Amino acid sequence: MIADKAAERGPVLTVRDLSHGFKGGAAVVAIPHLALPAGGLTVLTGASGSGKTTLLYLLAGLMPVQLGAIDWAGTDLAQLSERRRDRWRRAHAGFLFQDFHLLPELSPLDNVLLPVWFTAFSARNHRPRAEALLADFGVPLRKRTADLSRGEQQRTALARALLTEPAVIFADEPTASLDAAAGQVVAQSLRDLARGEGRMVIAASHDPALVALADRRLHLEHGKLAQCG
Ligand SMILES: Nc1ncnc2c1ncn2[C@@H]1O[C@H](COP(=O)(O)OP(=O)(O)OP(=O)(O)O)[C@@H](O)[C@H]1O
Repeated sequence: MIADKAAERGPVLTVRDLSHGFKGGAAVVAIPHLALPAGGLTVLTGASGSGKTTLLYLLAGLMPVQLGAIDWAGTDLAQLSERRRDRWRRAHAGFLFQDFHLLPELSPLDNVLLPVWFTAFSARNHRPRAEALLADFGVPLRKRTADLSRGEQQRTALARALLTEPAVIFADEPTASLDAAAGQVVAQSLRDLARGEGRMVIAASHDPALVALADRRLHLEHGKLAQCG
């Protein structure tokens, strides 16, 4: 696994009086207090509809905070405009989704480089790291992404998430569309990132294999934290 120092600056998360509902309805997430140290694999568990994805998206700055504070090392996402939240995400966060969010006609290498095509640094500057990450995850660089196995596709997405060396990886059901063996590889990779590289990984998951590897488990019931451990 590629070691680097960026993750050592990982933010510390403090949530206060967080409440979130949809369309004026009752709160689907209500968390008076939560504090997480930098680093480690945290898995959000809970029944379907318990609020895992909503909480994950709020923590990641993908949704605006309606009430309360989500403080990442002194930056409260609730106080940021949408533009500044976007900037915070680009600087600190990487993402992994259940259905990969890759462009099937592109090569894995181009998928990994896609997020930086339009930034100040050209894709050329990121290319060596993109190639190293894909090699590290055992993904061929230049096949059509559509022709990769699902496990290889998720590992491509993981390489993309890591390209800009984010301190935090947010993963929404990252193993749910993989078979057990491929899921285990992705789960182990996430744990390695959190332990070996000191990144913080926060994943919403039903997968017992991923839950078993967690450093911390946060169990949600009807949007409330029922258990932390
Ligand atoms: N955009 C939305 N509009 C209205 N209600 C929503 C929206 N997104 C989520 N909800 C509701 O909020 C609640 C929590 O949903 P959420 O997706 O966070 O749960 P979850 O624990 O991730 O579920 P699953 O395991 O099925 O993905 C559910 O009752 C859901 O129907």
